[in-house]
Amino acid sequence: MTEPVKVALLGCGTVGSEVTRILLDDPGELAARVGAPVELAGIAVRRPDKHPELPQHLVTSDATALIDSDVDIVVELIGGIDPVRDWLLSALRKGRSVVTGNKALLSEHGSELAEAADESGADLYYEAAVAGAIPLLRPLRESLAGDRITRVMGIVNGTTNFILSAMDSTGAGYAETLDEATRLGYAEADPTADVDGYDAASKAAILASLAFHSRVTAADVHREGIAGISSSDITAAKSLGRTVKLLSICERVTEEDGSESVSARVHPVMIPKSHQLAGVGGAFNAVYVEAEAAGQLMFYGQGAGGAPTASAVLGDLVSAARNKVAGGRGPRESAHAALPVRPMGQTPTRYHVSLDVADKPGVLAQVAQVFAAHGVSISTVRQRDRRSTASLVVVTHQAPDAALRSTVDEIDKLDVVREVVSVMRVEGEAE
Ligand SMILES: NC(=O)C1=CN([C@@H]2O[C@H](COP(=O)(O)OP(=O)(O)OC[C@H]3O[C@@H](n4cnc5c(N)ncnc54)[C@H](O)[C@@H]3O)[C@@H](O)[C@H]2O)C=CC1
Ligand SMILES: N[C@@H](CC=O)C(=O)O
Ligand code: NA
Repeated sequence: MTEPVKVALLGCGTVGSEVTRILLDDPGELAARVGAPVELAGIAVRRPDKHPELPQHLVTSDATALIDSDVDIVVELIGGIDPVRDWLLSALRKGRSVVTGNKALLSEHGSELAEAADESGADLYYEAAVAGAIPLLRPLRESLAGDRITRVMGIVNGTTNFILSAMDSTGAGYAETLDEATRLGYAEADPTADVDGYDAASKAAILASLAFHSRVTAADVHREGIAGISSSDITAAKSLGRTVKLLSICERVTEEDGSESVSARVHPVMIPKSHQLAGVGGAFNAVYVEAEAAGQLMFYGQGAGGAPTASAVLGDLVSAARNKVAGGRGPRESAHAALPVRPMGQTPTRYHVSLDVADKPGVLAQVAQVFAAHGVSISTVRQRDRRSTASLVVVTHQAPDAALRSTVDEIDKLDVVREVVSVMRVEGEAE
């Protein structure tokens, strides 16, 4: 009989409880897939008394003792940096493989963890960390390893997509929809990580690192969340045949001197209703990958929630267990390209600017003059008269983000501008 592969589970909340259920549900089937029994050796939880549903002989509050015991794989589903970082480094250094969904940790300390895994020959897998159930990281790391990826763009945060979809379709309020996302197990322990874009920025850092064989950290990613999105932004988008999505955009860019760099950013974007990402609703995620030989690929599925995320964790666990049985490790990730990160100010973007202006002659010319002075070319202008004011909606062509920002700042100071109603970046052409 083949020796069992022993697994330590750290954390038994939304995702951990689903992983436990699947692991204990059909051990015979898992053993057949792995080629050896997969034995859950222990479950570390913060408060054992809060988990009467778990097999009590497996439950412990001592995570370090469990990691140090005779286990082969550590599955971490606690989240955050401390104390998890030290625990996982220690596990990897002892040759235990690690499976985790902890994007906050990976986007800050990914290189340290990968080095520890390389040194001991352990696996470090984290498919659950980006886009939940969707197989995305393994395709980037393995299937596309021979291609040259140029762009990875999409919706990678389920909570904010859930909120924006509800605001667009039912006009539901921001706070009530966030409560619902938390109840459904989509939101992070601290949901400001979702709404302020930190979670999506961590995921963008992981995607850019794998896609461009470099080390991009969350701090390298330009980040704006959805907390500032108002119903007037949503209405402005609708009047242009657009909708608002929080997008993560990672690109390989060629600088003027021919050198390459990476642009990685997360911010709300107005996209046409006809855009494929516009139809991605609820907590679903969708990511486009563009590669030179493959062309465009699209990945779509459930990006959050206990069971979908547990699917990704189990996939990694089976892979790591198979490698243990075979006596080796899976493909490592490469960061040899070490591309620098281009600052957001230099990144070309397009803006939608909606203004309330005085309804008198020469106003349009004054506004247009500010755009021209900053070298920003206008794509379309719409004007609608009200009683004593007019509404002016300007959509620009591409310009460096810093030029667009300073244009808006200066327009805001014009006497004839009563209010800057909405400013947002746009992607794609509306019909
Ligand atoms: N919920 C989701 O949809 C997804 C979550 N993730 C990631 O998976 C991880 C877990 O997420 P959730 O299950 O949603 O979080 P959760 O908050 O529901 O569960 C975390 C569990 O860890 C326990 N815990 C905290 N400190 C501990 C300690 N020192 N020792 C033992 N247990 C401890 C908590 O009591 C809690 O039960 C996080 O890294 C999260 O970012 C990734 C993808 C999707
Ligand atoms: N809070 C995250 C969970 C999955 O990563 C999200 O909403 O996407
Ligand atoms: Na995934």
